[in-house]
Amino acid sequence: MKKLSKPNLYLVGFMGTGKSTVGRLVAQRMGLEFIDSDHAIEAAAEKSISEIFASEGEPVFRRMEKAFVEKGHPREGCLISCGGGLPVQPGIMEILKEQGLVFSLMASAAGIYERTRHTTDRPLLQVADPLAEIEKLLEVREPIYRKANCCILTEGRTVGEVVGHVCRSYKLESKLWTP
Ligand SMILES: Nc1ncnc2c1ncn2[C@@H]1O[C@H](COP(=O)(O)OP(=O)(O)O)[C@@H](O)[C@H]1O
Ligand SMILES: O=C(O)C1=C[C@@H](OP(=O)(O)O)[C@@H](O)[C@H](O)C1
Ligand SMILES: [Mg+2]
Repeated sequence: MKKLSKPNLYLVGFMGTGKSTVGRLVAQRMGLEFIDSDHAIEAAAEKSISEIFASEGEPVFRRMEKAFVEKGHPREGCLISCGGGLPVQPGIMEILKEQGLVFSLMASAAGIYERTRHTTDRPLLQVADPLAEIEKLLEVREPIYRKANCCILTEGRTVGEVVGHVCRSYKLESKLWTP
């Protein structure tokens, strides 16, 4: 089988673990094209994520994410920062792992709450008790995030440290990875 020199790298993990921030910097450093699934969906729909949730509902957004995975991005040379719920739909994690390397960024519920509490652009966290919502969702999602090729703890580490860790792991894992 043909070996890809730069397999896609999918960053997954809960909201606020740093996928978008870290992903952009890793892509620059590794010479990968940076794609954020949320930004790609917003551009295609010409609406923000919040508007899509409000006007069309979450199931429509999930279908947009599935379409993005199946035919909305190139098959090599990209770093894709995935929305937190993207790999949670049945079968999607398996597709991502067939298409490239999948790394999970991890953080505790309390850490996630601290990083997201001042923002309003994540509709799932616009609830009376966001910390309880984070804990509830994390319990369901964490086993899925753990199926990644590599899980990286982000808490107590600066963005720069996480970027360095992701780059080192990508260099190592991409040597071993075959499609
Ligand atoms: N390792 C880190 N330490 C402290 N803050 C971080 C870290 N990684 C990300 N952040 C901050 O957390 C917030 C959410 O990051 P973001 O990249 O949007 O996460 P995601 O895309 O996973 O939802 C941003 O304000 C970002 O600067
Ligand atoms: O976890 C989720 O279900 C979501 C995560 C968000 O992306 P980030 O993980 O980049 O915040 C965005 O896709 C949407 O608000 C839903
Ligand atoms: Mg993001």
